[in-house]
Amino acid sequence: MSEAPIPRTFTSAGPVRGHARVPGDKSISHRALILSAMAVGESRIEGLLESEDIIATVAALWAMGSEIGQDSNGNWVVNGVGVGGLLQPETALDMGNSGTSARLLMGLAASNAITATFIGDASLSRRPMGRIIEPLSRMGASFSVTPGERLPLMVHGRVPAVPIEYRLPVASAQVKSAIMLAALNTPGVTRVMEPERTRDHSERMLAGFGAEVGIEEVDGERVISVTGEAELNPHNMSIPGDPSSAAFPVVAALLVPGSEVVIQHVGINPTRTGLFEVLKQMDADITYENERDVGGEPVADIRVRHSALTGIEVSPEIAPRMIDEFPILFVAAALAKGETVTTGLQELRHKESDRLALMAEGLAQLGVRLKEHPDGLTIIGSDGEKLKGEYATPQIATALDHRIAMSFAVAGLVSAHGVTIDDVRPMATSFPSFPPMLADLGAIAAE
Ligand SMILES: O=C(O)C1=C[C@@H](OP(=O)(O)O)[C@@H](O)[C@H](O)C1
Ligand SMILES: C=C(OP(=O)(O)O)C(=O)O
Repeated sequence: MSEAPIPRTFTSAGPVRGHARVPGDKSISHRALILSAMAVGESRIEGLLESEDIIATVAALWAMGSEIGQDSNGNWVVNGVGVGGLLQPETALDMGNSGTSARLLMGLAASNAITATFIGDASLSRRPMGRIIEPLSRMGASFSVTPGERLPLMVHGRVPAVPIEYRLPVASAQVKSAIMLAALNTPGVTRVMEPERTRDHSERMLAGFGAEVGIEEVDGERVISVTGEAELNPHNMSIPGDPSSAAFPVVAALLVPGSEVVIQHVGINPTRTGLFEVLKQMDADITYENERDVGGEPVADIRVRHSALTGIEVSPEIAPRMIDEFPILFVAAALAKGETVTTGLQELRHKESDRLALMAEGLAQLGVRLKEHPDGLTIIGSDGEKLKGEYATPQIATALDHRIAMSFAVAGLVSAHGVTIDDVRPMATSFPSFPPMLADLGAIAAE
């Protein structure tokens, strides 16, 4: 990231129209790199997300012995070290802003004969790591930690690690995946019980690499078992577009009158499509076209037309399937007719920022009537009226959070005088091409 914040004002230039692609899925990109690093031999990845979070994973895997580069077509090529083959990194692993890199790579390191130091930016250094330290300690890894169980921290891997049975106390795909990755080099069978279903990309991809992964439904919860010591076969992959990134042009098209867009080649894994389901309940015109399978993940082109939305009560059960999409849902709710109520969202306070607090603060600046609760927001929509706060062009604090920045960029398209984001740099975390894509669709003027 460049040194100084880069503010920018987002104002509507017209309806959102045309066809677009969003970059590769962030969750799948991390996993494709990590599992390729655990295979001996060459894996090729097409459509990898090229963003700051993914580069943090690339750099850490490189520091632990994998060779990673790009071929002449821009595909990424990984020569892995094999399960258990991580090399001792010589310097601290800088995870930047990326919780997924930090937590998944701690899992990987936990069952290797290395000691790895993890550092991150100011946002990541505030996020809780106890949820990872606890199960990985049970597997035999040990940790040197700063008070409060935050980064920086040091993982001392254990070989052989001990298989565990672990029921997730928070619905977290990162915790689940960290344990599954530690299990790869752990003799015996490790089991993770998941009371609430979270994204299942690790399960799907591990099976594709030839690992022994079992998935059972027992008393209403999923039980995932991984048999170590696994041997992974190198593998070529194609990564679908990220539904969490598609969420922004989708909501932009719903809110700006006269819009119609098709976002092509988007992952529609049911563990990720909660936002689209909730928007449909709010009367959004969203359809999936050309549904197909890409490397074990369902994919579609998503057609969206401008729609008059209606507020609803969002079921808390759906939260894990749209956990990163609440900021942009709140923007949609701000334009809906009537009240939208969300609950069960305590986890949003532990993301790149406290997403409940920042969205409440920013939307209130735009004149949106809302209440902030410990576990959610209640928003009274404007029924399609443009947003208008006390100040002509409000300045929104984005606090190193890409999803806050992109949500308020979309809010700018439906605000009477536009919205100024204090810093657009965080968009590079997951979606570096977001402003040019909005310009290509006619939503904003080109810079
Ligand atoms: O496993 C993953 O790739 C992710 C899981 C989620 O985090 P939690 O596991 O903390 O819910 C999500 O918020 C994050 O963007 C990506
Ligand atoms: C929470 C997110 O990512 P991470 O946890 O990887 O930082 C996100 O992308 O919204």
